[in-house]
Amino acid sequence: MTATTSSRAAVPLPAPGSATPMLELSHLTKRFTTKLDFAERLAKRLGAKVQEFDVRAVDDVSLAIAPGEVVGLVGESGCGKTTLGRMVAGIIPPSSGELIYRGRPMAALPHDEARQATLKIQMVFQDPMASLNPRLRVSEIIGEAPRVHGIVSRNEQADYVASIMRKVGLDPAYAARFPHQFSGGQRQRIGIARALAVQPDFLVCDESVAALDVSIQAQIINLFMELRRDLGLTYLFISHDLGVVEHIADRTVIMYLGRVVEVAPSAELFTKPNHPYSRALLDEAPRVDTRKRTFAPIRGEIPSPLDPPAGCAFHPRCPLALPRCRSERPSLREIAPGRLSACHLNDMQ
Ligand SMILES: Nc1ncnc2c1ncn2[C@@H]1O[C@H](COP(=O)(O)OP(=O)(O)OP(=O)(O)O)[C@@H](O)[C@H]1O
Repeated sequence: MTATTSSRAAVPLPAPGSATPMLELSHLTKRFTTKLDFAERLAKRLGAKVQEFDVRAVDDVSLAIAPGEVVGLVGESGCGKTTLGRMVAGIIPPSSGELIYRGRPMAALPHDEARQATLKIQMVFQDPMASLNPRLRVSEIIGEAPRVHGIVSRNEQADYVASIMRKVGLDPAYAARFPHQFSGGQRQRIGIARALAVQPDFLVCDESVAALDVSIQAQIINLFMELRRDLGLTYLFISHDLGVVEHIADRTVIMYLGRVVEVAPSAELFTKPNHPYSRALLDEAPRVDTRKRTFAPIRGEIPSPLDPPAGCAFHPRCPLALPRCRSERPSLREIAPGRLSACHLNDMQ
C-alpha cells in the first residue's frame, strides 16, 4: 500500500511484503452530542430548549497496521486517543468510517464471523481496579469469556486459566482470590490475562501502564513485548509517556484535536519530528525524574473541540503559522517514504 497526497489516504504500512494489514482504520469519525452543564441549567431555569453541541472527538482517521506492529498513539489530553482506541476495540461504534480486519470490513461480516473478529481485538485499560469486577474471583474474571465464547469447556476452564495466569507471570495458586488481594502491577497482569483468554491477535492498550510505579511499568512493558514475541500480537499503544512510546513503538501517530497530524517510524519521529505540534510535544519539559520524558507545556490552550479553529487546528498555538494556516486545513500527506505530516510548511520546502 502506498500513501497518496490525499487527506483521505490510509497511512502506509512500514513493512514491505506485509500484503494484508492486520487492521485498517478507514476514515473513522466519532461525533458525540453533548450539552454544556451551565447552559443546560440555565435553559432549564428559563424553561427553554436545552441546546446540544456536536463534539467531533475523532475526525477522519485512517491508518493501516501491519501484523506484529506496535503503533504508539500520542497527543494531549482530549485529542481523541481513548475514543479512537474504543472504536478500534469495538466498544463504541464509529459515527462514520469503518474498520477492516485482515482485509475484510467488520461491518459486512456475517454475525458469527463479526463476533470472532471482535474477540480478536481486545483492550487493556489504564485502571485495572476499575476495569475488574471486584466481586469476581480471578478464575472467573479470566475464565468466563473463553467459556461463554466456546473457547474452553467448563471442565477445561481451570487448567486454561492456570495456563494464562502463568503466561502473564501470575501464580495459578492465587486463582481463587479477588482483585483487591493483589498489588497494582498484579492487577494489571490480571487485566492482560483477561484480554489474552479470548485469544486475541490485537491489543489496544489505553494508558495501560500510566497508573503504575516506574519499576512496575517496566515489568508490564516487558510482558507486552514478550507476548508480542511469543504470540505474535499487534498493538495500538496509547500513552502520555513519550519515553514509553519511543521505547516500544515501531511507528508513532501524533493526534491533535481529533485528527492525525503526523505518522512516522518512531526512531525518525523522536529524532526529527516534522509537524510543529510534534516538535512542541517533544521539546522536553523540565522534570524532576530525568528518566521520564513527558509533554512540554505548549503555548496557549488546546482549543475546544466544540468550536475547533478554522484551517489548521494547531495554528493559534503554532509559532510558524502562515496566513493560509488560518483558513486552509492541511491534508495529511507523504513527506518522505513512510512519513506523513499535515502541515503547509512542507509545501515550502
Ligand atoms: N461520551 C462522550 N460524550 C461527549 N463527549 C465526549 C465523550 N467521550 C469523549 N468526549 C469528548 O471527546 C474528546 C476526546 O476525548 P478522549 O477521551 O477520546 O480524549 P483523550 O485524548 O483520550 O484524552 P485523555 O488523554 O484525557 O484520556 C474530548 O473533548 C471529550 O470531552
